[in-house]
Amino acid sequence: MTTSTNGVFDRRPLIAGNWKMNLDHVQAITFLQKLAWTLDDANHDFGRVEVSVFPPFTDLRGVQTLVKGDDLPVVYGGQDLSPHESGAYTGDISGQFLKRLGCAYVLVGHSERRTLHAESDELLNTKVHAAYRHDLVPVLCVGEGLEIRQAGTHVEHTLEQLRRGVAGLDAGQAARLVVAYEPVWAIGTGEVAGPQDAQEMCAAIRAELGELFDGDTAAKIRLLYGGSVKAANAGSILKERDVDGVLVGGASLDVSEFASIVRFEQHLVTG
Ligand SMILES: O=C[C@H](O)COP(=O)(O)O
Repeated sequence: MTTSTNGVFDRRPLIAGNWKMNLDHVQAITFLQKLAWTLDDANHDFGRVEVSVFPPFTDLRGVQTLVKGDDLPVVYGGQDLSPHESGAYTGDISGQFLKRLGCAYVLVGHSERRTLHAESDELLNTKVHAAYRHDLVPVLCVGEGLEIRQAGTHVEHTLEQLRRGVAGLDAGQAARLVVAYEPVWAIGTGEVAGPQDAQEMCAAIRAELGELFDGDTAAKIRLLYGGSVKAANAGSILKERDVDGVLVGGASLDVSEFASIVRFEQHLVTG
């Protein structure tokens, strides 16, 4: 089964918008209302293609109130979490807090956390486990920098991040996992890994997950691509067999652009 020719997906596609440090708690409400109206007007089938946003922590209470109050079919998550439950960890946010705010997902190991906050694979593995303790689905981000890509060792580098990130999970946990492949050289740069590059890495990730767990489990795990995704390229990336969604940064801050990515099936070549 492929995603390109018959509109049937092996896994439910997930279109995720990572707002990073953009949109304050007032802007978040306006943005989300507009997004929901736009998708409603377009008769978007949320059951078919899942839509998630990752707002800053300070927006989450407002987002929760809006989503609950207006019964919006959008899900949301935190951009990071602490590996700890509570205590003297100034500035950190626990998985318990995120769960109580209605989060379904949490990003773990986004490249900006890995590089700007020196987060190691070992730390990220403890965050993955913390997410499961609070019934949050981790979106584990992996991917190589430019030098590694140019050296041709990007697959092994990314698989090593994956192995360390998922260490100690059981198959039941792994089946719910989401992995986002984000080549660092393509983030916020306008450079996009080609659909074949995204497929090559996602296929390698799925094969590795099959080795680490089992084939049935690996077949359930959703793999996203992230890095300069826009409406104009989302369709071609999402045609690839092992790409189950996209993690969108800059383009997720524009309602019509993000809604158009969510409606990527409109851009798929069928037949
Ligand atoms: O989390 C999203 C990624 O960092 C991609 O960001 P971007 O779409 O602005 O390149």
